[in-house]
Amino acid sequence: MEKLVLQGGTRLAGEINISGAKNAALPILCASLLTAETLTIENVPHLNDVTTMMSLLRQMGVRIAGENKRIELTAAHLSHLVAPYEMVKTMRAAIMVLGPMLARAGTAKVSLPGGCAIGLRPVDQHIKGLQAMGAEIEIEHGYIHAKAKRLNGAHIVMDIVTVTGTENLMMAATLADGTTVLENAAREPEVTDLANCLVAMGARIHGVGSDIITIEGVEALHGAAYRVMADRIETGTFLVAAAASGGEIHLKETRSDTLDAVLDKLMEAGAAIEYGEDWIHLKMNNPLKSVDLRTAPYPAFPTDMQAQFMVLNSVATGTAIITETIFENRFMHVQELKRMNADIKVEGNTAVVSGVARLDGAKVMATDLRASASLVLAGLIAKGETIIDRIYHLDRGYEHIEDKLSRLGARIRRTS
Ligand SMILES: CC(=O)N[C@H]1[C@@H](OP(=O)(O)OP(=O)(O)OC[C@H]2O[C@@H](n3ccc(=O)[nH]c3=O)[C@H](O)[C@@H]2O)O[C@H](CO)[C@@H](O)[C@@H]1O
Ligand SMILES: C=C(OP(=O)(O)O)C(=O)O
Repeated sequence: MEKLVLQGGTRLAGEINISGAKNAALPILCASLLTAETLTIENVPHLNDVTTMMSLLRQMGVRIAGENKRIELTAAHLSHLVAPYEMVKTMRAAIMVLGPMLARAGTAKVSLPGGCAIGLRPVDQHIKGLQAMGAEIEIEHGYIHAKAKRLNGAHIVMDIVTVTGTENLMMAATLADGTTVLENAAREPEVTDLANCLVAMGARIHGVGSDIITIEGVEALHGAAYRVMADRIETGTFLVAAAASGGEIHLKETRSDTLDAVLDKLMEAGAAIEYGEDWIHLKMNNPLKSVDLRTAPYPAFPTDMQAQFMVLNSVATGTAIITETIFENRFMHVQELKRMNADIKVEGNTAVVSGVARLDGAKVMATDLRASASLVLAGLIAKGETIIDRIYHLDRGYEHIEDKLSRLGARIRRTS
């Protein structure tokens, strides 16, 4: 199994490009199921999740061509309308084929995702929404079996804010008979990116970026070309890496307007930040100060940045309180960070992080995607060598992470 080996203590400095967003690329790939024409997607990141999604779509009959970061998907004839357990278990985002498949083909069989390291993550809101649109759904042998002649528009009030739930229902509603209103919808920028792609394909969507999204169903969608937005979580991860190492970093091909809560916290921690339309520059002039934070749906602080800020707080002056409100088990990195000398106490969904003078390198194990990122950041600033095991989690969501970090001066290499 591959591992990452880091020698800590380098101040990160330099310039890198940010990749396309995993969490926007995945639903946009699924949107290809909604039309018989070709959907061309640009700025697609090279990630294991993207490869898994493409294999799944190919298996359903989608023809995929293209190279580098530009992919053409044509779902002229859908053949095998099944998302098998083997694929859903490695990538929960596979649940997002359900809505489009059902809307376009009238039938779908998708494995129920199991619980995962960060929490139970049920999909009841996806199912409830599709049922409200007239789908007949049965759960049998771990699979969701869904059927509908044509979905109907419906007024759906979601019990909780769910990102992929909103995306699944929004995609399904584009081809429904009548108007669908999604209340308590997720406002994450990736939902907006998907909506913009769907609009380019001929969908009629209003209220994008608000918590009430209205979709007027149309008979058919058409092909389009769409560029995936920059990854705000990758952006945030590199900014925290630079800040925690006392460095200076210039990020290109990214957007600051999707990261307000994260940038505010970095400035509170002592970073000087400047930004333009497609770049962000961070310089650490001051000593690192600890920052309290509470994760919540967008535009509040993202849960996908919580683990990285845990590392920043581990070596900052003061004590920080971190509250995780989205996932019930997203402190798996704490145990590993403690092995590196971090002083963290967890009670329920709150972690109290007292800054220490330095982290020590150690052998640690990655448990999920952002926990893995936090261990990389910890290894970069720790004294001595850190070896991170189970890094396949990292490859789900960070494109060429060791190359990018090396370009910034980090001493990092992959071994098997
Ligand atoms: C591929 C993708 O975009 N993944 C992101 C997406 O995940 P994902 O869309 O899976 O996360 P959700 O927004 O759905 O989850 C939010 C909360 O709602 C709960 N829930 C969700 C659906 C449902 O039907 N019932 C239910 O109870 C979940 O267990 C969780 O506690 O948003 C998360 C929250 O910003 C991010 O951490 C993930 O990176
Ligand atoms: C939790 C994440 O992803 P996923 O929803 O794909 O598991 C993430 O990107 O941090």
